[in-house]
Amino acid sequence: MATDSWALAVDEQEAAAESLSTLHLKDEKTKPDANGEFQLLRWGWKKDRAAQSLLNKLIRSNLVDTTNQVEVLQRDPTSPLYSVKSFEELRLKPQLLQGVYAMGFNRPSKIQENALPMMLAEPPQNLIAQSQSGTGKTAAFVLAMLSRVEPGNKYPQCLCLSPTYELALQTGKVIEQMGNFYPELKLAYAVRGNKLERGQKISEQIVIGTPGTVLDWCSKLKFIDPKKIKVFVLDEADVMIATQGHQDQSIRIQRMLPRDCQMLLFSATFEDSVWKFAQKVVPDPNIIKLKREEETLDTIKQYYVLCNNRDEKFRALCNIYGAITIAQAMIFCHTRKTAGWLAAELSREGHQVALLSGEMMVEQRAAVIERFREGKEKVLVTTNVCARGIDVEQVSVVINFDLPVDKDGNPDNETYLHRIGRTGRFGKRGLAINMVDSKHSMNILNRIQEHFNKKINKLDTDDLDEIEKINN
Ligand SMILES: Nc1ncnc2c1ncn2[C@@H]1O[C@H](COP(=O)(O)OP(=O)(O)OP(=O)(O)O)[C@@H](O)[C@H]1O
Repeated sequence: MATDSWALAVDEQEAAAESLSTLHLKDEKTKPDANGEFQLLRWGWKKDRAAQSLLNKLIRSNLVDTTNQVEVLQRDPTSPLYSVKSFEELRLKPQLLQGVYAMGFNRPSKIQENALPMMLAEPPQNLIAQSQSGTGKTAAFVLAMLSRVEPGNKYPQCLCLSPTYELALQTGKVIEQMGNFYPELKLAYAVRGNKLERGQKISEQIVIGTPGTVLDWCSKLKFIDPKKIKVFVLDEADVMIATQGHQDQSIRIQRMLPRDCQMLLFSATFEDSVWKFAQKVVPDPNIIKLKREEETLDTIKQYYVLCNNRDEKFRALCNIYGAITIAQAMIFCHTRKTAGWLAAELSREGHQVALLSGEMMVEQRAAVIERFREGKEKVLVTTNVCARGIDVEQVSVVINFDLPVDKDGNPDNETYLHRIGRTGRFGKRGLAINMVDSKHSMNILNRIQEHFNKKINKLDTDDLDEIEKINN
């Protein structure tokens, strides 16, 4: 292996972490300094998928519940399929059970019901698991790592790869919380900038880090003896492969591990590229999939308003607000500039407005969304890019101040559906209003109608009676 090839391939995000000091669990002096964290959050921004994933983690306090069935594909179809309805059934070590309950978990989530017995089985089995964000994957693999680790052995036994420093830190927090009743247990962060003395061996039992640095620590710097790793976790595989170099680095690390090391891979989505990668790094896997609930437009009333320019769109919006009571609304604009302008105009009209904008750091975005979720603001103005992949389920009115288009200017049907669609479970009635201000945007609207085969009715916003009717 070329000695410096991985160093060249290390992504820019890790390089930005240069200022970080050594990080260890339960060791305050070696926690990242606020400045380092700040810089890294800004860096994380550059990676849309990683940022989205982090944002969802930061704003989510509960499990996403789903009514969809778990699909299980066993490596050995003849072996019995276990599922558990309680944590007691798993025969966890008492300290671990204590940790689980201290986190407020009463029973396993849907995916955990099947994944945990598989992950904790003897002999250890490999697993590839896919389910949407918030369904309990992280908690599941942390539980598996903590079950297998022997705190008395002072060397790394569990290795977890995360796509970015911030995501590693979030997972680290879960390990810390769940392992709270293991006083001897320590965690090391293998992230660029966490510099150790050459020739040093790590005594922490769990290592979590980004692929480039973990690879360095395992091979070039030899801080970790990969042959002693018992559990290898690859988290957020879909985000991972979106970053150049990470896929190769992960595969190289996996090749250094012993044959009987348990390999676990998790992903929120499962496109072809993720599946190909998963098969390369997880031999003989069991597979668990939990489908995301489909969104539909069936319970949504859709309208469009014809205007000539931005100011007319704003007036139409004010008329709508004047005629019907809107508890909370999300308004989407095409550019940051329009979003900023609209938020200011709405504030001037006396609305409590929150603005979610592209230049904000991840944590600022999370704070804005959380305030909106709590109802502190009634209107959330945002751009498409900014709110992609973020679920704010309670919103019943969505206004497309600009219609969603892709980078080539074609209708972005997927985004349209995600903005205004509802899953079966949140199947409350909703209202969507689209602002059309040119021939071009009328054409986009027509194509969206055709795509979904659902009529979007015209609304005359100068006719108050007509507007009132839409809310019945
Ligand atoms: N069995 C459980 N009971 C109650 N809450 C749980 C349980 N498992 C996980 N949670 C909580 O639900 C939330 C989502 O769980 P978790 O982060 O493990 O999901 P995830 O699928 O890994 O999502 P993401 O990919 O976004 O991290 C977290 O706040 C977690 O503490």
